[in-house]
Amino acid sequence: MSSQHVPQATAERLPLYYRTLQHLVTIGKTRISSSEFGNLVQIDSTTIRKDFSYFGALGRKGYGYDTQHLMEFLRKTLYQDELSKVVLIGVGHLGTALLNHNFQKNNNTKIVRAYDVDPKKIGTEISGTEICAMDELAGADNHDITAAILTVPAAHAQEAADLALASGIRGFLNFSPTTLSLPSNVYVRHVDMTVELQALIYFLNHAMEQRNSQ
Ligand SMILES: NC(=O)c1ccc[n+]([C@@H]2O[C@H](COP(=O)([O-])OP(=O)(O)OC[C@H]3O[C@@H](n4cnc5c(N)ncnc54)[C@H](O)[C@@H]3O)[C@@H](O)[C@H]2O)c1
Repeated sequence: MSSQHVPQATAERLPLYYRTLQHLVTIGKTRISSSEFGNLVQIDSTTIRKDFSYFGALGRKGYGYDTQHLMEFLRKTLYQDELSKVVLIGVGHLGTALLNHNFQKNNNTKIVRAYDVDPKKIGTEISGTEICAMDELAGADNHDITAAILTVPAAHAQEAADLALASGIRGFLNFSPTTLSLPSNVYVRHVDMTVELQALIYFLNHAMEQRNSQ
C-alpha cells in the first residue's frame, strides 16, 4: 500500500471496491463517477472520494474513475497479483464448506493444507486439499503461508493458534467465537455471523424507528 497512512476503515472497504470494479470491467463499463459507484457499493460518494484520495489522484474531476485503471491499482494495493497461500485448522462443518469453496472465484488465494485432530479425517482429502495431523503443524515450515483460518471449537482456538504461530504463521482469520491472546506483531480478524446479524437487525429497527418518528 501507499506510504501515506491509510485508516483501517478505508483499508477494510478496499476489497469491496475491488470486487465491484472487477464486475464493472467484466460488463464493459469503462468509467464511473463516485456517486454512481457509491450507489453500487452503498457507501456515500464523499467517503469514496476520501478513501481514494489516500492513494493520490486516482480520478479526474468531471470524468470520474477509469474502472480498468482503478481495478489494477487496487489489485496491486491488495496484493492480489500474488498468490496468497493459507492453511485451515479444524475440518468440521464450517471448515469442510470452506475447503469445498476454496476461493474458487479468486485465483489469488488458496487453502493449501488443512489440519485436524480427528484420526478419521487425517490423511484424507477434501476438494484436493490434504488433511494433516495437528501434530505436524508445529514442525511444518509455514513461512510461505500468509494466514491460518481457524474453524475449531472455541475451547481449542488458542492452542491451535499457538501451534500455527510456532510454525511461522502471522495472520489469522478466526471463526471461533473467542478472543485470542497473540503477540502484537500478529494480525487477527474475527468473523462472526451472529455479530453481523445483530448489527443488521439493529440497523433495520433503527431505520424503521427513524422513519416512524418523521
Ligand atoms: N464465525 C461464524 O460466523 C461461525 C459460524 C459457524 C461456526 N462457527 C464456529 O466455527 C467453529 C467450527 O464450527 P463447526 O460447526 O465446523 O464445528 P465442528 O465441530 O463441526 O468442527 C470442528 C472441527 O475442529 C476439529 N478440532 C477440534 N479440536 C481441534 C484442535 N485442537 N486442532 C485442530 N482441529 C481440532 C474437530 O475434529 C472438528 O473436525 C466453532 O468454533 C464454531 O463456533 C463460527
